[in-house]
Amino acid sequence: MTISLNQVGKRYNYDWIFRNVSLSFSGNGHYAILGPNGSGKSTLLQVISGHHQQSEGKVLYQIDSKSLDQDRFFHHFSIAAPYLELIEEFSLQECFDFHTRFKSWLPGLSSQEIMQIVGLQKARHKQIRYFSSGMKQRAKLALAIFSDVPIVLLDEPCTNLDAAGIQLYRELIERYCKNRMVIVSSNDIQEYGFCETLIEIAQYK
Ligand SMILES: Nc1ncnc2c1ncn2[C@@H]1O[C@H](COP(=O)(O)OP(=O)(O)OP(=O)(O)O)[C@@H](O)[C@H]1O
Repeated sequence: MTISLNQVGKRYNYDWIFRNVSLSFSGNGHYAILGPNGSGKSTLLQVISGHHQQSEGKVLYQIDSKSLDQDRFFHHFSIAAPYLELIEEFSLQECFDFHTRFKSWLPGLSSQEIMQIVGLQKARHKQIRYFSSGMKQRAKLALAIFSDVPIVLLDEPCTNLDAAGIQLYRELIERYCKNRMVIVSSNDIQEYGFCETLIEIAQYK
């Protein structure tokens, strides 16, 4: 699968956040979008995912050289981001059950095994609203990383994680994301150290 950005720009009111972004993301590449706070990393990730519409330029999605409509792209990616909230009224089990109505888990894995891997098995019947911020982040990462999709988008993936959580994140990336495209928006090396392509958003001002 390939995502191509052609002269893409995004403006809020009169402020251009970035302009003239021409980039291609393909195959099993691991990409990091880097820059300081407020530089536009999350905005670019949201333009790539289709959550936000670009103000100029084109975003094209292709599978085997065939174009894919933007409104079909959501079948092909999963995302974990601070602005995408979990449904607080659900228990973790209900959250996973709901998620799997839209996306299946990676082959050979069950909800119970995934809860175990991310250390949330004891919280299975607890409502998400009573989760700590680190527990919520583990749940978000589980939903993104264990979904059976070719593209994983991660915005500040280690937010609220303790040292053990960060280690878990690294292990999950190493074990489950090697053969998939990953795009990480981050300013923390612990989050993007595995990426071979680094994109500085500041060069698109
Ligand atoms: N809906 C919006 N309306 C107006 N301005 C916005 C909106 N969303 C984001 N911005 C502005 O766009 C700029 C880029 O924000 P963005 O969240 O993409 O930055 P970031 O690099 O991800 O920052 P951080 O590292 O703090 O997460 C900021 O100046 C922000 O205020």
